[in-house]
Amino acid sequence: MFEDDGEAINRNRKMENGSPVQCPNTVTVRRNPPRRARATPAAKAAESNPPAAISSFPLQEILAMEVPQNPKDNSSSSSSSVQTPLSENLKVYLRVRPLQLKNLKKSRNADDQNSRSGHVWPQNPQKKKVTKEKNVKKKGCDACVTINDDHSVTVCPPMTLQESRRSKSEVYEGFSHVFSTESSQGEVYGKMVSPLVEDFLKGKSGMLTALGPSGSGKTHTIFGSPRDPGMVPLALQHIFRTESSDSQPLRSYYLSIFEIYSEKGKGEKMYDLSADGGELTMQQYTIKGLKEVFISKAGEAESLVACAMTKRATAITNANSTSSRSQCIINIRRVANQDEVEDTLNCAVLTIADLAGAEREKRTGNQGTRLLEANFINNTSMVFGLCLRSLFEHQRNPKKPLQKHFHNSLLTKYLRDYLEGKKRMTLMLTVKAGEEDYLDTTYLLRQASPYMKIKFNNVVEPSNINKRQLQTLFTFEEQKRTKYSVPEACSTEGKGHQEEGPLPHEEPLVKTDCKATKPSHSKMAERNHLIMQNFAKAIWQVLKQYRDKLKSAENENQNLREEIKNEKIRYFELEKQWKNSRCSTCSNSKEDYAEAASIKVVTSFESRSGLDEHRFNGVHETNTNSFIKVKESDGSSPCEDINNFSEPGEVEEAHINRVDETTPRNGCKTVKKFMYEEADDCCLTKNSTAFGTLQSRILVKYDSCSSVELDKFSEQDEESTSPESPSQEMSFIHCDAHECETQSVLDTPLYQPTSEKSERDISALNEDKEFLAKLSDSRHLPPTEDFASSQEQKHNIDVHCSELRADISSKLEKPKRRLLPASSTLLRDFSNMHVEDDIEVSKANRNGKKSAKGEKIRTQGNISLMRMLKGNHLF
Ligand SMILES: Nc1ncnc2c1ncn2[C@@H]1O[C@H](COP(=O)(O)OP(=O)(O)OP(=O)(O)O)[C@@H](O)[C@H]1O
Repeated sequence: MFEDDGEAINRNRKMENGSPVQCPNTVTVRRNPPRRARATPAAKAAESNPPAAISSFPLQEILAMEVPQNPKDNSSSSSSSVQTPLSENLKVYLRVRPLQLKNLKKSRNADDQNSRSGHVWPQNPQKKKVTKEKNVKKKGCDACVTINDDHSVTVCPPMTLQESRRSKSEVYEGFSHVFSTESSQGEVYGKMVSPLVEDFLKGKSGMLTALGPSGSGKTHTIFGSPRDPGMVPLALQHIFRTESSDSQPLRSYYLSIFEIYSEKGKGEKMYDLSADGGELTMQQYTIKGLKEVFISKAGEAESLVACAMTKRATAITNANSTSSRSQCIINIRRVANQDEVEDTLNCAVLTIADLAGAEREKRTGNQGTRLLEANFINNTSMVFGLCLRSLFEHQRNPKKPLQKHFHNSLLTKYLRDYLEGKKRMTLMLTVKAGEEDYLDTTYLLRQASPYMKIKFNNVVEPSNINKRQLQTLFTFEEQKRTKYSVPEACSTEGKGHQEEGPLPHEEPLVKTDCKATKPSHSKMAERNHLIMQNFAKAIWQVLKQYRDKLKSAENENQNLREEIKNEKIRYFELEKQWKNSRCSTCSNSKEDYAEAASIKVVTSFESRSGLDEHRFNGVHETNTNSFIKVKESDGSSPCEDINNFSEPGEVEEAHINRVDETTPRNGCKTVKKFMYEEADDCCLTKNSTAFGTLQSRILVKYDSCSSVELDKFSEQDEESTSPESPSQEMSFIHCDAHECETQSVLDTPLYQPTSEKSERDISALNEDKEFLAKLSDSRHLPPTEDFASSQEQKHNIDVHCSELRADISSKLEKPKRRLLPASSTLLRDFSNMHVEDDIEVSKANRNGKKSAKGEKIRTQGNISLMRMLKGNHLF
């Protein structure tokens, strides 16, 4: 009994799952073994060259980007100031501290001795000469630093090091200016700080940093003393002197001062050194809670600084009786008033940093707390130097990334913009000229000499507002209100300040100053507009980068596609070669095909009784991915079975390649069944029309997997078949759906017999011939209703059978290596049935010629058969 469609589907599913079900009456036909899918070229490329990950959207960079200066401001500033170069080198000044008094006394004593000895007479002239040379050497070694000119110095090692030849004199040049020991504070200010202040007054930010070993005069230079004021007091005087010269004070100045200190090495802390200042915190490079004090007079500011210096951490060391233990930073911020329209965006900051000097343990004799402080000081100095060194190397070789050393200390975090070259900075190196300071001096000069080559390109001007400045600007108006209400101090940054009072726009401004009340939503809007404009530019740049990346990715994708295409072409060529090679070798050995996992063509004619059962499985070449099974149960007349094709075209649809062997079973009627392939994955069963004792079944089956099993005969079939009749089960057929190559059932031999099995194939073919002979004789059987209805087809098929027999005999004599599909053979045979002739005959009938009745019937059958073939797309 035939299995129903559900069973067939289940079977197909099982086969797809890799568990083919064996059917007793079928032979499993295995196609090519499943091959592991090769990695596509794209996958290979992806493995070999993983695409560069697209970096995330640099939001932080955009937020931190610098807003270009307003052209208005540029024009205004340029009109009022000297044009500054686009790029300028880091200015490095050197100040040599005078020798200490005891050293001076020593040298003076030596001179006195020499002079006194000069009065001794008589003297040995040779001895006098030697003494002179020694004195010269000694004199030279008292001051290890010799100033060559305004821009260079020579560092001479002390005698002990000279004699041991461990070091030589070194010349350091390229300084912006070298201040000798006699240089006064005013001179230093005039050459070093005054330009900075001038720029500051024009709205340009800048920073002055003092570097040098402990006791070298940094604090002295920066702050000075009441008698000898340093750079800060002089700068304040300069600023307010300039402001006072103007008819209308247009700007406001704020001063903030804080220190970074590590108490007992526990960690860096920031303290506000203003009057009521406390500990500060840093968030995202911004100091929170730092108070700015509005300053309107130089004296007021100087007193604030003096007060702050009293709060600064200092200690007595062997190197300095007033050694600074913290990094002190002073900010003087200049803010344009609202009436100064052109300078609206100007918000310059002058920063002066007095760093604690590096200390040598041997020199300072530090112990305990002092030693811990020294470690912090030295570490900060080292990080500061590393930042500048990294900036220098990055500028010299852009391929070298700019190392982010500034993360390693609070000081460098705060001065990040300066240490990354975004803001201008001026370095002041202070050294001591004593021979005992030779190591400290040479270390500093060696370290700082390359810094002179650091360039500041596109220096950020104060009008350029970045994220940090925006925070300050946001609180600017509030500071102004505070200024009028609390003139002494105001908080400038961050949350602390915002918590103290409402936002500027939340309440009316203080009434005391009309200018302060003007501010200015329009100006803020203008500022915001500029910021947004630059933000858009930054986004545009980022999008351009992404577009470039996308383009490159598309190109890569295109290349991979081409590779895939080439691979496919190569694959098809190889497949074609493989097919050809298989065709050529199929005649050699049947086992070869089995090993090649090709499709087996199995035909078995089985007797129902099993007494005369003979089963033969044949394997022949195939290039297809599917196969057709044909079950054939033949009754008394095989030819009737052929006529049982109830639907025209079924025979042609079954691309019968070969029936290897037929063996009728004893006592069973033969029922012919054809299982053939359709072009889809479904499993179809077509029952042909039964007539008489014969019954035909056509099972249309497509196997997408590697095996197909023969179907069982249904019980109904068994009942319909005669027990005496042999049952033939003929399986199976294979077709090539792609190449439309069909192989005739009787296209033989497929290969030269080289073994007993092959000979058995030949014998099977002979039996096929006999079977066809029976088919041809079947027309003599008494017709049934079905048979009568297909009378015309039977007649045609009879003719076809006879022609097939002749074809078989001819092909047996001339074995063909090329396999022809069954459908093509059938078509050829049908075309040989003179369809055109029939048409001509019908035409002739129109001309009055009579034709036989049988001829007329045959003509109609041929035409209908041709239509059937066309309808099944075999043409
Ligand atoms: N150019 C100078 N002329 C006269 N005295 C000076 C000069 N430079 C420094 N001194 C004196 O030297 C001493 C040490 O100077 P200063 O405290 O400025 O050193 P420093 O570099 O700040 O040391 P530290 O790093 O330990 O703080 C002070 O008493 C100061 O008066």
